[in-house]
Amino acid sequence: ILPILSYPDPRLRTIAEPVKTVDADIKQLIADMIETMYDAKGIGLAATQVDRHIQLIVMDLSENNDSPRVFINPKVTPLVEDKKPYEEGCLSVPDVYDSVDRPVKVKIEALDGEGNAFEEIAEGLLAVCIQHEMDHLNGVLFVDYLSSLKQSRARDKVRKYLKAREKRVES
Ligand SMILES: O=C(O)C[C@@H](Cc1ccccc1)[C@H](O)SCc1ccccc1
Ligand SMILES: [Zn+2]
Repeated sequence: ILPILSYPDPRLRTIAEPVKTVDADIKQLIADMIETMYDAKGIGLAATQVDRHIQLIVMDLSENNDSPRVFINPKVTPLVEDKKPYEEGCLSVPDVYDSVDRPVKVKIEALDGEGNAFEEIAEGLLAVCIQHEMDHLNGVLFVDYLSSLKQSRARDKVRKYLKAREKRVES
């Protein structure tokens, strides 16, 4: 299980580098990120969130959390102007949920966990999640789209959440 960085940690603002070769180290990181994502009850996780600044995303949108997906050096292109709001959360901004508008249909070009290139048209939750994760690789958090009042409330909520969690661990 890898530690997940919490907002407003500046390391979350790092721009991720492309992955050169899908070697054993990358494959180990992929396995660790998938384990970390399941442990944190997330459906997506970007390498940035575990302080590894490479273009790598893991995701599992399945019911029984048994079909993890890997996106390496992903490129996401909106296919329509139409945007829809979705109540987003983020493992790096615990206990904060708010509505974000994003393009409803995108094209994803990436390498899979074996380093093979693939292309996919995404709509629905996959489109929302891949855009949320892509933002992480570009140092962007979903709270950046909210008003400054909501951003300061988010900082307070995360601070309180982390303090309470520290107490739980002590007890
Ligand atoms: O990147 C993350 O922090 C994991 C995100 C992925 C996500 C964000 C917004 C919308 C969809 C996915 C979430 O924390 S995973 C938790 C979650 C689960 C179901 C629906 C929304 C969020
Ligand atoms: Zn997130």
